[in-house]
Amino acid sequence: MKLKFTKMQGAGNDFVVIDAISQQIDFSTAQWQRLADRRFGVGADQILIVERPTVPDADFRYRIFNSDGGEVEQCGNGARAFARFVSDQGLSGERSIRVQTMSGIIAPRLEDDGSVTVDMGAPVLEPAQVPFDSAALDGMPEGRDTLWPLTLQLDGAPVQVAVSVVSMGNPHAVQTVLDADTAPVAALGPQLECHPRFPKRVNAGFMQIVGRHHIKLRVFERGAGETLACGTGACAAVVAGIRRALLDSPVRVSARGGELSIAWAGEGEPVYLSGPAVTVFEGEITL
Ligand SMILES: N[C@H](CCC[C@H](N)C(=O)O)C(=O)O
Repeated sequence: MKLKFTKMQGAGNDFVVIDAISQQIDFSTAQWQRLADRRFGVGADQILIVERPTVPDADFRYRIFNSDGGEVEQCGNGARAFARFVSDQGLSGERSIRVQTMSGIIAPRLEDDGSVTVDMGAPVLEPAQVPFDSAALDGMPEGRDTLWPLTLQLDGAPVQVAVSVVSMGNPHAVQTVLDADTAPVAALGPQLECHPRFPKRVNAGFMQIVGRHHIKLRVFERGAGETLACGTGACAAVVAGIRRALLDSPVRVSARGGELSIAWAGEGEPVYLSGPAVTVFEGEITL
């Protein structure tokens, strides 16, 4: 079938965005993988699908597929691209919309400066709901957040890392590192992503504290590998840093592909993610 798509990116996290309101979409996992493939398809970290909502208090439904073809609960950078897309395509004339996702309603808003701010909802902090299996593990209490010790392999030797676990609808394991640029993301990321204590796998964040209002962050994403930016990863890292009394809201997040801004007023409160949303090109592909 011929498929119209729009290629977009937010801080270098890139997407294929598809209007599934005017196009009938029913793809297999293999077809999602091919669409996301950077040689045999268009190429993207995630595929974002725009649909009519199936719940009364939303304007649109937003579905997300990682480049490994798996459907997931949330994508923060994608939410900004989604809002830009529905506005540019004339699907909505509103600056603020309510969007149904697998993990609840989020609310993106188009800003005057061209950026997009998203109410991502409140983080989930109970380990079992992330989900993370903490049984038989003694967390290392530190400040107001527990750090969980996990033993991984680095250069053929065991190494212990301490992670905070946070869900933004999707699961995150965040560790602090002295230098994000030299952190062993390629070596530890895949081990964390598929660690047995994460029943739904996990996005692995590597956070360098630059100041109380600034971090550098790299994320090895579940189902996509390291991306140039991860919006929910930025939310999870800032939540973990604030809970550990290392950060104060708002926090500037320097990712490899660009800058994000996160604000959070504390437990039970929503996390606000702000950043760019850019259209790269439009196209058509036969799948
Ligand atoms: N890889 C993520 C989904 C995309 C998240 C990321 N691209 C973002 O901007 O939040 C997961 O499997 O939970």
